[in-house]
Amino acid sequence: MLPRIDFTETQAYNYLSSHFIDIAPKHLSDLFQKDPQRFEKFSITFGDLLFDYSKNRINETTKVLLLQLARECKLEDAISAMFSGEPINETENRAVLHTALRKQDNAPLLVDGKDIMPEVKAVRAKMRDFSQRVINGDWKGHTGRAITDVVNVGIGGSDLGPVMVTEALKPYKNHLNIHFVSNVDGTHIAETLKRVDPETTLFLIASKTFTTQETMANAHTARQWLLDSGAGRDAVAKHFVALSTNAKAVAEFGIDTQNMFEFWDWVGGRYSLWSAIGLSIALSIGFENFEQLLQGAYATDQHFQQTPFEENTPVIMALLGIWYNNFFDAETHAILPYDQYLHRFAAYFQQGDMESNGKYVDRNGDPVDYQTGPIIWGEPGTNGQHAFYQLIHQGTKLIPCDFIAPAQTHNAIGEHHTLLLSNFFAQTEALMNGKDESEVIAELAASGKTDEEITRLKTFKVFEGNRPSSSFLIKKITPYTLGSLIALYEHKIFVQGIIWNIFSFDQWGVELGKQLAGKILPELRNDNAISTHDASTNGLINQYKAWRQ
Ligand SMILES: O=P(O)(O)OC[C@H]1O[C@@H](O)[C@@H](O)[C@@H](O)[C@@H]1O
Repeated sequence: MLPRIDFTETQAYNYLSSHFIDIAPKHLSDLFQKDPQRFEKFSITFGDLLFDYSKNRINETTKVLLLQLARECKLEDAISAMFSGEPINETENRAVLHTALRKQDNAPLLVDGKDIMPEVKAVRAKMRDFSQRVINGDWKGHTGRAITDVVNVGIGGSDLGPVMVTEALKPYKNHLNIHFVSNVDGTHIAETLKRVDPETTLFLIASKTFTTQETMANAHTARQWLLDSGAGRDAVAKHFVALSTNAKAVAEFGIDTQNMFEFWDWVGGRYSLWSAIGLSIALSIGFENFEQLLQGAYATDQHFQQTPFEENTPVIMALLGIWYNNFFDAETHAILPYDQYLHRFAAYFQQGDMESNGKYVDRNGDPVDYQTGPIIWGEPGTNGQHAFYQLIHQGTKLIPCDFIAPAQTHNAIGEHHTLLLSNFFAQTEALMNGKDESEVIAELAASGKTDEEITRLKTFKVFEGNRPSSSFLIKKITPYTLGSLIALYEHKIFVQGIIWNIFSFDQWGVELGKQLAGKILPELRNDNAISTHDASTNGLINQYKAWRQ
C-alpha cells in the first residue's frame, strides 16, 4: 500500500512556506551573480542528456527542503513499491509495471506470485519476428503483395505514444508508410483510407480494453472497407492484427488470436508505448531501434531507482513542479521542444500528466485542499515564439517552461540548426534576465527616439524577467535518448502523484462523459423532440435534429 501523507502537514512544507517568502522577491539574475557555481550545483548530466535546472527560482536551501519533503512523503518506499510490482494502482487493484516492459536484466518479477518476465519476453520476440516479416516483405496481403502501409487504429494511450515516437524518430524510418486513426469522426478514417490500398495495408487495432467506442467503430469501418474491396473473409487475418489485453473481445471481432499481441492490466494505457502498443513504432523504425528505445528508458529507470535524490533527474523535475504549483501558484507548465520531430511531445504528455494527476480526491478518498496536477501545454520552438511567448515573457501568469533541444540535428542544412539553437539559448536567457528600464531607455535613445517618445514607450518594452525554465540539452535525438527522456517525464509524474497523495494510475474522470454519450446515442437515432435533459442539452440536441440533413 502507498503511504497516506498530507504533504501540507509535513515539517518540510512548513519550512518551505516560510522559505518561499524569502525566495519569492529574489531575482534569478541576482542569484546567478551571487553564485558563480550555480550551473554546476543545479545541473545533472545523465548519459547524453544534460538537465540544467539552474534557471529556476531556487537556492540551495530550497533544494534541501524540497528533498526533505520527498523523504517525509516516503518517496523511496513508493519507488520500490512500484518497481517491485505491488498493486499501487489501488482503485483498480493493479500493479504498475510499464518498467517491466523495458527491463533488461534477467531477474524475475512477480505479480500475484507469478513471474511476468517470460511472457514479456515472449511478446517482445513475437513483435520482433512479426515486424521483421512485414518490413522485409515476407508477410503478404491477401493477393500476395507485400505490405506498404500500416494503419494504427487506437485512441488515447493506444495512439498518442506511437504517434509521438514515430514522429520523433522519423529519421530512422524504413519504407513502410505509417498512419494513425484515432478520432471517431469519420473524417479521420475516410481521409486515411483514401491514401491506402486494401491489398497492401495492414491494420493494427490497438486497444487495451478492446471496447473503446472510437476504436471499435474505426476498426469495423476498416474491416468493411477491406471486404467491400472484394477481399474474402479470410483476408481479414492477413490485414488485421490486434494489440490488446482482451483476447475474448479480439476473437469476437474476428481477429485470430494468433495475430494478437498481448499486454497486461498492469500496463496503464498512457504508459503503454513500451508494450505491444508500440508495434507501429517497431514497424516504422525496425525492432532493433524499438529495443534501443526500451534500453534508453531502462537506463532512466535505473537512474531513478539508484541515484540519490540530490542528483536524481525525475525527482528534481517533480520537486520543481511542486515548488511552482503549490507555492508560486503556477497553474500550467509548458513543454517547448526545439526539435520539429518532437512536435507531438507536449500533446503526448498532456495525457501522460493530466490523466495521471488531474485529480481532486486524495489516497484516503478525501477531497484535497491544495493544488494537484498542472495544465500541460506547448508547441515546438521557434513556432511558439511567434505565437504565445508574448504571454510567457510579459503576461501576468508565471509559466515554468521546459526547453528541450538536441545538439546534433538529423538535417544539417546550411545554418538552420545553429539558428534554431540560438533561439533556444536566447529564450531561456531572456526569460530569466528580462530587460530593465535603463536598458530600454538606452536602446530607445540609440535608435533616435525623442525624450517624449522614450517616456511614452519605455514601460511597454520592459521585461521583468525572473521567469523560470529548465533545459534539456540532448546530444542527439536517437531511439535510446528519446526512450530515456520519455521515462524521465513518466517518473516525474509518479513522484508528483506520490507527494500530492493521489492515485496517478487510474482515470475515473474519463468515464462520465462516455456514460452519458451512451445514453444520448439512442436519442439521436430517431427524430423525436428531446425533453429528458436540462434546457441547454435539450436545446442543442433538438437544434441538431432540426439541422441534420
Ligand atoms: O486502449 P483503450 O482501452 O482503447 O483505451 C484508450 C484510452 O481510453 C480512454 O478513455 C482513457 O481511459 C485512456 O487512458 C485510454 O488510453
